[in-house]
Amino acid sequence: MNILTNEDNPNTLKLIIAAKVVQQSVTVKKVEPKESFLGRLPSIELSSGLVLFSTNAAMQLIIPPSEELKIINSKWLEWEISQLQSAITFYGSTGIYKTTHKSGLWSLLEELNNVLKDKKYLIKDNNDLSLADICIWVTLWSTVLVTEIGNELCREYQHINNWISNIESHPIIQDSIKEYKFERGLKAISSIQAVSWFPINTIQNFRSPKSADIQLSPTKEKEMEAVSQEEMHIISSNWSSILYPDVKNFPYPVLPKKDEKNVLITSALPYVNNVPHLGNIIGCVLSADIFARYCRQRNYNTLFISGTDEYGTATEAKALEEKTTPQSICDKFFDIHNDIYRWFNIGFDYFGRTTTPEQTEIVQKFFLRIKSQGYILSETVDQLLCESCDRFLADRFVEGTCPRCKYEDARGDQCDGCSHLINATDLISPRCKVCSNRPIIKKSEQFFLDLPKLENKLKEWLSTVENGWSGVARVVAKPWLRDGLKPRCITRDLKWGIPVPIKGFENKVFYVWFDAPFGYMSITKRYTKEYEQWWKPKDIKVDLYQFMAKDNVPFHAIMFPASLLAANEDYILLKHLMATEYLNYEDTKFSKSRGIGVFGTDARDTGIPSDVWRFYLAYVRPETQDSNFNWVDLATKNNSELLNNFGNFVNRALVFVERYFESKIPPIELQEDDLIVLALAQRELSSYICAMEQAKLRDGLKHILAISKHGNQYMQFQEPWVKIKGTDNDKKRAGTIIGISCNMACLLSALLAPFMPSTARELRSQLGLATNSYGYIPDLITNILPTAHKIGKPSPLFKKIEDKSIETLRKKYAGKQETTNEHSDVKSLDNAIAELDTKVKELKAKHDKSGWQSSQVQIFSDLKKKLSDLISEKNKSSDSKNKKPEIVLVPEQNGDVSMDVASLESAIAMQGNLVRTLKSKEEKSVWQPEVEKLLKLKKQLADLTGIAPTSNEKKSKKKK
Ligand SMILES: Nc1ncnc2c1ncn2[C@@H]1O[C@H](COP(=O)(O)OC(=O)[C@@H](N)CCS)[C@@H](O)[C@H]1O
Repeated sequence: MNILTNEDNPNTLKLIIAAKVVQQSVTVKKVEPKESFLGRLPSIELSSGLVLFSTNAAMQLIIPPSEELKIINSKWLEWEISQLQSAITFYGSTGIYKTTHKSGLWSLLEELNNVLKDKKYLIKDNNDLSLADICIWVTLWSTVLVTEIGNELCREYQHINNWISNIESHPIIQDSIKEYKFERGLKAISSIQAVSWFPINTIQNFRSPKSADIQLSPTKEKEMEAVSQEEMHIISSNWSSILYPDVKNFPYPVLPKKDEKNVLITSALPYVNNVPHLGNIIGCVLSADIFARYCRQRNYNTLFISGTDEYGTATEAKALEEKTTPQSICDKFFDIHNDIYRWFNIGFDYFGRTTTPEQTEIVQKFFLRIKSQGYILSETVDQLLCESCDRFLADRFVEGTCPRCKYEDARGDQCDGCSHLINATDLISPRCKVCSNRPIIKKSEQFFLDLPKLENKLKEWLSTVENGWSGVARVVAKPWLRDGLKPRCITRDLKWGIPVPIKGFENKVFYVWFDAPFGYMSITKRYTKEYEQWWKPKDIKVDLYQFMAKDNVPFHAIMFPASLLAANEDYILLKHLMATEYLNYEDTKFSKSRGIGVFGTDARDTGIPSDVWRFYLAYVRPETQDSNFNWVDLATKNNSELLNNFGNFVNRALVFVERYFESKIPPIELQEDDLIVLALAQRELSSYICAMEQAKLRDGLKHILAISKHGNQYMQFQEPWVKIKGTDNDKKRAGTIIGISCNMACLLSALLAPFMPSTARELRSQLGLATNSYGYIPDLITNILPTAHKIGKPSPLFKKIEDKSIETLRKKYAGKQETTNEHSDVKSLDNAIAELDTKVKELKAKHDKSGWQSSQVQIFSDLKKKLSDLISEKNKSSDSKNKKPEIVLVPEQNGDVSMDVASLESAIAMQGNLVRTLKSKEEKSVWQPEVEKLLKLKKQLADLTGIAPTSNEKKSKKKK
């Protein structure tokens, strides 16, 4: 492991200790902060090549805590980084702490002291150093313990004192201290400050009597530069002179207007073959909604539309699975999607669907126009036709033997045995996945979009817009043009879709990815007959923003713009392609059939408010790389950022007004301290707007939290609760502090509204504001709440999420639920396997190898019987509607227990069934491991019999 660090940084000591715990060697290189990535240090390069900038995240990777201790460790690490380090750096830069008023630091230490009572280590069940022990110990030992308050701390907090000495004597700690020498105390504190990313104590830095001792690095010094006279001047001159505008009313239908900012926002249209999961939600509708809400609060003319994507083989396959018609699948899932998005508070102007007459009309019209402009080619292609089903087979509906590796269950487009791409017509012994009959090859003429002919136009257009795209969108789109475009087939011999309006092509439909993007227009047309004002504006500027995840980029960056360019009718092309990477679920992929992940309806059932889901999904929005949904993190962010940071600040301010000022905003007389906190908030506000204008939603949210953090520190430092009991002047001062804080809370309510609309509405009601508006998002901070404005009734905005409930939810959605029929068979099979294990162990204890090996045949045939009983029972009991892929566990092979030929053959047959079933319903990541198991079993059989896999497979089939 390689660590890069600045001088005297205690966080580096944590990493060195962690490396010693897992016996890994480290090299430490000292660098200047300016040489680091974004000024953050230490960074650590793990042996896997991964580089991390968060020390505590790295610690958890180096020493992964056991499953049971994960939550408690995580909680302490969050406490250490966001509260303890913050309070220590505050102390470091101000030199101020107060035992009498329980300063932030002192109350944190008291909390720690209570927990450490009668404990050798922080986490009771850990009999050795835990991650939490290491991190908290390093921070205290390296910083405040050797400052002037160190002795007082040890005297007052005996349990902390004992614990510090105990940990210090640990051999690993001793070794590490010897290896990494640095100056403890104020130097260490300023070293953390110089390279940390969160806003710490900028208010006091330049004012602290001790700050002269603290040498900040040049980079950080600039970043955390003291508020300038000019910044303060701007605040004071704007404070009472700028009017705070109202948010406009947008009457129906919202239409673009000349000389105004007009923003057309689309979210990708989700398929109707499933309930959307959290990834789908943040990937398209939620991101678009946050952005649309932001735009409306900036008084932009905003139209936000979306809907369901209802054509295509995904719908047909689902209909076959549910033994119903594609249209009834669309109707059923349209309602499900609609309900889910309503619960998530997605504020579409219109949520439509693609199976409408408007869609058919628009798609056919565009096709004819593109054809008339000479951009449509036709070509004859070989296709598989299933005569018994009377349908041409889309790739999803055909399987056969791979012409290359002879793997029997190759798909129509790719072989999972050798991974090579194949043409469905090249499959040996192809079979229809619906009826298993052999399809025939039939020639069929199809239409192609002539992309090569459009390449130059596309390149020219792209160069004018791509700067406004998200990084992911640019990265995905670029190679398409770089590698040269090929004609793209846009019609299919299917029944479910929009008919091709050309004689001789009546039985063909448009490929779903040709028709879907026109859905944006047709859905707008359902919203207003004037839809062309948005899509084909005359003398009006409309900016089109499109939200989706990376897999949708080629269709929006290349295929759809190419169609519009070909039509050459002045329809607008997208300006901002806001694509994300993928959200994963607890380090794995979402899978409906395995019960892994949280799907729209599950989120509602958890009892966690939709606003908290919105907040967390925005917090982990995969803007630059795939990100992860994590239950513990959700609880931690709720408890630390929403409850302790944001909620605490606004509640303290409001309760204070209620208690001491008869619920009326007191007069405000701005002093330097107030100008400073407002100037710091102004910086965050400007950064918020800059981020939100580019739809960098995650960053936008962090700037909101930074404002409330500044607010909390301001209150903590100003102590209005002390001043209110002092002289008349002190009381006035308390009034100003609270007036400023309430104004900041009011600003925060507007900034938070795009992310958490219900919470923002509640906060605005507590602030005594009308709740028919979320508040204008201003460029500049002004006095929004005037003196004597009456507030409403304050109450806490957020609830703590307890560890216990989060653990229950984590288990519930981890894929092994036992609550549904779908999983009861897994449980029974698990029991059967466990039974087998016990039998084998018993036999091994009683007999020598020859003895227990001879018994295994009986054991396996018992197990086989149990498995097939379970399967047939399940097949009998499950009605067609609820039919889910059968889950069959084939016994894992190991050195001790090997199977005989009959058992292997039977296992192969079962595994083959499993693979086939999974492949018809699941994504590759789900069935690929099962394919590998199948291949392994086949190889074992071949090794045992000396017969090559293919001929043996035939033999085993004949036997059946
Ligand atoms: N794991 C994911 N994380 C983020 N976004 C994701 C993830 N998986 C998919 N998506 C995005 O969700 C929407 C909807 O996807 P769906 O497969 O239902 O629909 C389509 O892709 C098309 N019907 C879109 C036609 S315009 C999508 O943006 C995915 O990229």
